Amino acid sequence: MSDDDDVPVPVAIPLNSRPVPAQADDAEAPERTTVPVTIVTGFLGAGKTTLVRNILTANHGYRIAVILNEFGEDVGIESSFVQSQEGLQGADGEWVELTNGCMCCAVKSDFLQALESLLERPGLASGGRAFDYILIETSGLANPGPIATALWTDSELESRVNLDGVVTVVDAVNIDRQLHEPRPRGAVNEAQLQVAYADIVVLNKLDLVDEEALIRAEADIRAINSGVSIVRTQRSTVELGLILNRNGYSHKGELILPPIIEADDELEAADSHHRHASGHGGATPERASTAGEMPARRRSTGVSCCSSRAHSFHGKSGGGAIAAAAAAAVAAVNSAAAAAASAAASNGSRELSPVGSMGNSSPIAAMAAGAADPDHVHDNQVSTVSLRCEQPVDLERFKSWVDHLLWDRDTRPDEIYRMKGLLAVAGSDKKHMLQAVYELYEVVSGPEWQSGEARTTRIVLIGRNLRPTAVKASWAKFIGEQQQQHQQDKAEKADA
Ligand SMILES: Nc1nc2c(ncn2[C@@H]2O[C@H](COP(=O)(O)OP(=O)(O)OP(=O)(O)O)[C@@H](O)[C@H]2O)c(=O)[nH]1
Repeated sequence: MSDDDDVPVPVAIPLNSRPVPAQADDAEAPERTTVPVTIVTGFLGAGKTTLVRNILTANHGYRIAVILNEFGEDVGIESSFVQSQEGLQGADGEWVELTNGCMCCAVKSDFLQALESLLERPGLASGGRAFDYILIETSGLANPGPIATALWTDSELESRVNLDGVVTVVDAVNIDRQLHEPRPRGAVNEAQLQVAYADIVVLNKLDLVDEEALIRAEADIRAINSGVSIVRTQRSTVELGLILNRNGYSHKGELILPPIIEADDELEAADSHHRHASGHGGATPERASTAGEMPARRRSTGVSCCSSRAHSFHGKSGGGAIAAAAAAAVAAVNSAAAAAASAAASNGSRELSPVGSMGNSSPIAAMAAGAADPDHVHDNQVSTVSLRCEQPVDLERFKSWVDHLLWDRDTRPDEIYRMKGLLAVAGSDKKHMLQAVYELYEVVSGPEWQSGEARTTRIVLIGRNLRPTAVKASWAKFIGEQQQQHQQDKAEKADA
């Protein structure tokens, strides 16, 4: 790396080898033919580097590559800091420079190539590779979404790496201010994005706040990402089993299920804490909320980094039922939506037009209509909506609902960052899991339902400008149409 280089550059630092102990949950973990990648994100000063340092110095035995993404002159300081930790001396620090300092901007090109080149190196880690594990520490101002998407979906990389999870370190002292800081209109609050994408939140700096502040911080976090696991820490000291090898995005990612199952219950509790705590300043919800419908957040905006819809739509190999031919579908749907929107505009109409082929009867039309009916959600607020259904869902219809939810957005103000779900699918004894990052999603089958277990479908959506009433109306319409179809089928069967 050139010292004169004033372009901020993310760097990769290979580190020395350590003994590899067995992982406690090896029996449950999927067979590792790929190198897991954990994204460590969090706002400026939250404790990300402290966490990475803890991981590197722990006796886990992995050979870990750390990819840092810092801005400006900090890059040299940060990387030498990590490199010079006790026990890490002598690392054959070869630096991988990326031409663009912001990882979320460079993510589609240089970053993936750099990762590839790291993984091509031979070494002493499992599979003859140089590394067993990769940590990506984002900058404090990064949106982890594009990085997560790229890692999850890049089909070339898929044979070599797998996105294990997104760990967001939160500064318990400053989170209130960071989440609610007003930003220019149109910009996104990156602290909210970082919480939105988290699979686990490390709520750090316990020593500097009291219990009441922690409860308030947890309520704020859950207001954005209701199903997320939260672990309280001091100096980012956390049991590594909680943050590494989560398999959060693998086809066997059962670890995502408990948070989804618990989410509904926690929503109500979090909300009541939140309301209770709202007298303390920044965390005031703008309207009352009900269970499964988190309070609206204040308008917040900020550095909107690569949050456009420009994504590559690669399918996942190995049995994942990722929505096929998504690019074409999106293009088709978008052009239909654009045509509808432009027709509405040229008519001088403020009505939202139905999009896609489902016309007025589509759940998404209900959602678009709902969007016109103000839900009192201010622009750029990130929040969670959770949905459930006690009857099994028809898989194809469900996918169609998700297609429209994620892709028919041109006439809607919402942006869905993340969806997770546990599905009870009609005609199947297996649990199915939904994972979505931006417009990409997959539904995969998992273990069988236990006897006596309630086969309830639960979906969690995390996004910006979500209109809970509209989303719920869309869901209710989907369920209603499904039931109608079911009854029709039954009647036809009886006739036959
Ligand atoms: N009191 C206290 N200080 C902490 C704790 N965790 C981290 N710190 C300190 O907070 C400061 C920031 O920690 P870092 O780990 O560098 O935070 P970061 O998220 O990497 O920061 P950026 O790289 O600026 O985004 C450092 O001085 C840490 O020593 C904690 O639990 N309690």
